[in-house]
Amino acid sequence: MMRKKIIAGNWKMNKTPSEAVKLVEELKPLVNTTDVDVVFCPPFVCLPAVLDAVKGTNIAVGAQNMHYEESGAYTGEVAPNMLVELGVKYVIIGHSERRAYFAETDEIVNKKVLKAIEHNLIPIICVGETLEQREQGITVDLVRLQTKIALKDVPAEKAKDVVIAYEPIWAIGTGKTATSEQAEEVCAAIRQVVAEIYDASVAESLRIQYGGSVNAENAKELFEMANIDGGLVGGASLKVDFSKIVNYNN
Ligand SMILES: O=C[C@H](O)COP(=O)(O)O
Repeated sequence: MMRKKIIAGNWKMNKTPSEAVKLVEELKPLVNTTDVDVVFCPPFVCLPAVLDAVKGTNIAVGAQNMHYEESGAYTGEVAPNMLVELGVKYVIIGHSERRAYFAETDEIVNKKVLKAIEHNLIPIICVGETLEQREQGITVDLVRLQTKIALKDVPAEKAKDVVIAYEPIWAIGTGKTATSEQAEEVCAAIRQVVAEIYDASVAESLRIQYGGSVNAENAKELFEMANIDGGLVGGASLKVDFSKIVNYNN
């Protein structure tokens, strides 16, 4: 089965709304393709401007986070229906920076995943190990656990559309990419655990991205691996070079 690649730019806490529009206008003609799914994930305040700027293209927009409650006294948070009303299609959940700096646990990740799915938002669930954990030899055990908890109570027909991003923390923003073999090994292990939770058909449909210092030079080798269905790109998604990552195959 051929899964369509999905290449998402996680802009993190970068770009004001006007800067965001400028970047979209530069990238738009270069990444407006149907060969792969392209997603821009700007900061919350840039979402309306970015959604407006990508209108009429094949580019989708994602948020970088959301709360798991519908509404209420959660100062500073954003609810799922707020994203839906804007036209957001994807939401990154459980990024390692959220886990590290904002105390997101696997249980919180699971609540957010369930809530995103309830609102027909496609979650991009981030999993991955620290350098210490890799050196301890527990990478596969850890990502299996993170994946299992994140997908708890997600029905099979919904799990098919979920995206999982494997991001080794030691490779994020460090310029130190996992080798394609290292990335493939873990992505294959994630697909295996999805097959164990559900069945082979869910495992074959669900897309698994690699993230961590993806750039125009290493994208092709990574994305050609059997179990890597695209990338979640940080730093390199803020530059016009992102188009080279999207067009890695041309
Ligand atoms: O979500 C994206 C990742 O954290 C990767 O970031 P990076 O490409 O800057 O290493």
